[in-house]
Amino acid sequence: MTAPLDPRGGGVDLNIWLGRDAETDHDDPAFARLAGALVRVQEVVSGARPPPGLSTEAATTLGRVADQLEPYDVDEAAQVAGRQFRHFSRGQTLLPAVAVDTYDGQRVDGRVTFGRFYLGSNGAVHGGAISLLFDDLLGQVANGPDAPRARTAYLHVNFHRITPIGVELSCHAGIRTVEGRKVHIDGELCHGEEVVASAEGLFVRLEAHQL
Ligand SMILES: CCCCCCCCCCCC(=O)SCCNC(=O)CCNC(=O)[C@H](O)C(C)(C)COP(=O)(O)OP(=O)(O)OC[C@H]1O[C@@H](n2cnc3c(N)ncnc32)[C@H](O)[C@@H]1OP(=O)(O)O
Repeated sequence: MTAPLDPRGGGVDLNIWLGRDAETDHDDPAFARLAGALVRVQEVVSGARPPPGLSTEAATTLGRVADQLEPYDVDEAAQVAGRQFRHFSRGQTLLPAVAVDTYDGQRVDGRVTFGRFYLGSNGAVHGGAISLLFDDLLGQVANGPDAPRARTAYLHVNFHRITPIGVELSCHAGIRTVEGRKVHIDGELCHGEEVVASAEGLFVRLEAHQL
């Protein structure tokens, strides 16, 4: 395991716990910086109400950036987004960053803060963003070290309470059972002592022809 990379201090990204940061084929620190800048733009735009002139100017600037990047389109094998394993959320700008505190191969405990980008309404995190968090967190536990690759067959999410944005929450996932190719994993998202959402997922291990 390498040094903690959590910008808030403490904890590391689960990919680092899983040793994926040793996969350097697609390492691209400059791209990871670009992804981080985009995450910041997403966050700031979501919470901003700029004057129309500034919105127009910013839209033109962003359009220019997209025009610059578009010629560098590559296929999935060469793509670097989602493969920056030394960086939080691996350069996948949709994912909320999870700082992992403990992981033992069966269970993970970490922390996540959903910013304005993830607001549904009324101060609550969008339910789809919570499902995304669970799919990725439980999915990473299913795809642990030395385990065969697995895909989500189903993900059942319960929303028990409003999940607040801008607050550090704890998140947890653990393997309940493994039956042949089927891995059942449970997850919880907590605000303090209160469970605000929970999930139960079935991950099916892939056969050779499905990889
Ligand atoms: C880059 C590094 C980062 C890696 C880190 C990655 C972390 C992110 C992880 C995100 C994961 C995703 O979002 S994956 C993307 C979303 N998921 C998908 O696209 C999956 C689409 N579905 C499929 O591909 C398929 O349905 C599979 C692979 C899930 C299963 O198909 P299959 O392989 O043909 O298996 P099949 O025989 O049907 O089922 C095997 C057993 O599972 C049961 N089973 C299958 N589906 C279900 C179901 N929905 N509900 C109940 N049970 C089910 C069957 O009854 C059977 O039980 P029995 O008869 O044996 O008892």
